[in-house]
Amino acid sequence: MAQKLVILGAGGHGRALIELLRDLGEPEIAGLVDAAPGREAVLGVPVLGDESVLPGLRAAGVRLACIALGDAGLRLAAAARLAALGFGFPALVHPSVVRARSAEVGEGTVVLPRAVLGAAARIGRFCIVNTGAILEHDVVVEEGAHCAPGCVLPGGVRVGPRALIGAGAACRPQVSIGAGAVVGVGAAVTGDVPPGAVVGGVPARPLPAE
Ligand SMILES: CC(=O)SCCNC(=O)CCNC(=O)[C@H](O)C(C)(C)COP(=O)(O)OP(=O)(O)OC[C@H]1O[C@@H](n2cnc3c(N)ncnc32)[C@H](O)[C@@H]1OP(=O)(O)O
Repeated sequence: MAQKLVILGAGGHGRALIELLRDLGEPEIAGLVDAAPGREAVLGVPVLGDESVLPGLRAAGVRLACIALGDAGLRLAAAARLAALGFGFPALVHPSVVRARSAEVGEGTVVLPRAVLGAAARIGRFCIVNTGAILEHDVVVEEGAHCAPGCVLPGGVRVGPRALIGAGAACRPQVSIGAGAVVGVGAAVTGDVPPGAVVGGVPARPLPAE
């Protein structure tokens, strides 16, 4: 019998994951769960309710989940709640991804169309490798981090837990991006970025705080 999977989060990332799962062909999508009221379906997939429906889904034999929340903290917290209910989290890698045989992808991580995972790249749990991102050989991405569309991480770059590499940003080889740091859209990172820092520009510099 086909495995069934529930998607938590009916927003833009949820729509991206519906498309990814349809391209993969499995597991079958049981439905979406979202706290926001008012939607019956997204791209033809039923919105089943908020998280209160999850124990019933689990009892009905839905064993798998993916967390479609862009915010890393919310994504990891939701993963812990669903793990406590007994859900498992497959790694979802789009068929168009160019993945070295030696590249590792952790549970609950999603890799969107046309991304590239180089030799010995290691992507941790509950990460997002977004459309067209290039993660070269020996790149390490830690739990909950997000590599946004079109970013370029050359050999040996390390991305700390929950960090965000913005769309189209690029890094010098071997640099480290600290935990929870944000690299802005289009940045060129030439040196290590401290934990929690927000940087942008070419070359990347700390951005003014709000
Ligand atoms: C499929 C998907 O959609 S995945 C989505 C992935 N998401 C991304 O890639 C978004 C990444 N986020 C960014 O790049 C954001 O601009 C951030 C986080 C760097 C800054 O956002 P905010 O904190 O809201 O900053 P805000 O927009 O108020 O800008 C603050 C200052 O920084 C500047 N700034 C903002 N972003 C950048 C950037 N990427 N590069 C250079 N300067 C920037 C602004 O011009 C502004 O400068 P000013 O004060 O001189 O006018």
